Amino acid sequence: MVRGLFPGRFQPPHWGHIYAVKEILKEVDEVIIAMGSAQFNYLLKDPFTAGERIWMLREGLREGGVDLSRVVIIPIPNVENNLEWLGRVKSYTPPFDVIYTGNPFVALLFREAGYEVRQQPMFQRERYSSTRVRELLLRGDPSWEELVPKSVAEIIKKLRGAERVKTAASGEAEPHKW
Ligand SMILES: Nc1ncnc2c1ncn2[C@@H]1O[C@H](COP(=O)(O)OP(=O)(O)OP(=O)(O)O)[C@@H](O)[C@H]1O
Ligand SMILES: NC(=O)c1ccc[n+]([C@@H]2O[C@H](COP(=O)(O)O)[C@@H](O)[C@H]2O)c1
Repeated sequence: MVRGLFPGRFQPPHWGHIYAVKEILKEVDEVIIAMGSAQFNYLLKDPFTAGERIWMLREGLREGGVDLSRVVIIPIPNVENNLEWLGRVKSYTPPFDVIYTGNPFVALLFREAGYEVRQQPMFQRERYSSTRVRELLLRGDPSWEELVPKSVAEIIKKLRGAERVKTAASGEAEPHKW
């Protein structure tokens, strides 16, 4: 049994993520998705809760034809000390053999801890990024819907994602206000 770790915030999941998971599953038996920044929500960079992101990602993967029995999603809160975060990831996840990431900092942390690090292939990165989805939601541009699976778009609408991003941008939901 070969397991690959795939960390990310998935704020929100888009077609690039679904493509990446499908590519990773060509190389490993199971993919462990470490859902990072799990404690953040209702913020401009992190509008959705970890639970909402797990819901969206599962629906998006299912829609993309991924066998969910080969996917484990584990939410992991951030911590100030990066090496403690690494220990936290290891203790919250089943053992994994290789890590897939496009984030050079995450790659460095795991490489220095002795893990094999691979870069999953990118799917039209300029088009498919969560930052772009959030920017379009903020602008009220409906073309964000083309970047995510239909099932994810339905959930974002149900959660009033555009309103959430706009309110976060106004600063009303920032932690210092509370
Ligand atoms: N278009 C894409 N194709 C393949 N992999 C992608 C794509 N976009 C992001 N990824 C990868 O998915 C993982 C999780 O990324 P993340 O959740 O930060 O998405 P993102 O689109 O980069 O988000 P943000 O724009 O908010 O930083 C990272 O390893 C990243 O490299
Ligand atoms: N010290 C920490 O808590 C720490 C360090 C590195 C990455 N992370 C998290 O791991 C995830 C990495 O995802 P990205 O590759 O999408 O940036 C993010 O949620 C990031 O915040 C956390």
